[in-house]
Amino acid sequence: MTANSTICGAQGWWNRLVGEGKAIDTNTYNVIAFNIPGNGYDGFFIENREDFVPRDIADMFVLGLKSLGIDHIYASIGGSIGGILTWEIAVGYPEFVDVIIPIATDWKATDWILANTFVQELILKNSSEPLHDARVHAMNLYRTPQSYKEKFQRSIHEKKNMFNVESWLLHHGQHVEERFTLSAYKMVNQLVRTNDLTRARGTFEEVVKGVKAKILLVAIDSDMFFVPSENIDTFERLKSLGKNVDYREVKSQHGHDGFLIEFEQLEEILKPVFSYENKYFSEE
Ligand SMILES: N[C@@H](CCO)C(=O)O
Repeated sequence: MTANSTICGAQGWWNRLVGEGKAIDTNTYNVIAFNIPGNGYDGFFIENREDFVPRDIADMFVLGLKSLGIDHIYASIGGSIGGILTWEIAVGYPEFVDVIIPIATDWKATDWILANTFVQELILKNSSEPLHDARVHAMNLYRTPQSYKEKFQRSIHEKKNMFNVESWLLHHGQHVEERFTLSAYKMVNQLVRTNDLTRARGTFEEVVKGVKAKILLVAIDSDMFFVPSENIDTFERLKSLGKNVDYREVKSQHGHDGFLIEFEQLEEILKPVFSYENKYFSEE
């Protein structure tokens, strides 16, 4: 949600996965990542955010690639909101991509996602510290009761006279204010809330019929935001349509944020897909 296109380097989100000799080896592949327009990292903001849905962002990404002279990509990979965009690219541009790897994500906003992005909207609208407080609530969706228990053990921050879990949440609230803006946060909440691959297209089965890309679904077993059961359902529906699809589950106690933490398992899942000689999916 609040990530950006910085994949590698000092502030990189996926240093363990992308780079020379890594699972996505930059000696073999050119890796391109765009900021989501409106996320503010490049100083660009979108104020009429209600006019945008994830499909618009996917269109912009493809347009961006085409303007760089790229007419085809091997893989589209992304976690969370990034994964939403991989779905839109596969459906909107069937000839453009060979493999999509949506991680810890979904092709639609479930009622659970709608309920929580609604709470986010309320906080953003009503709080006197909207960005801070929305982030504090969102962190509870990105982690799990088990991860909190292991990390904090009901311990107390003596100086602040509060539970350490509370202090940690406040830290995340403050931290997001240093690197993200309210406008950008509202934009990404809008995109997650309006995620619907089937919008103005038909049923899921009709919509994915034309997908040519191979699909590797990756879920985090403890993800309480984009729950694995939805991805298992998607896997079964795609399988029954005869689609080239696979499903992998990362084991983690960290929940949704597992896609930014469980790099060893992600490496194992991704290595065969990006191994040059030994493609993960058998050629049809
Ligand atoms: N915690 C991460 C993941 C949300 O999908 C973020 O804020 O970007």
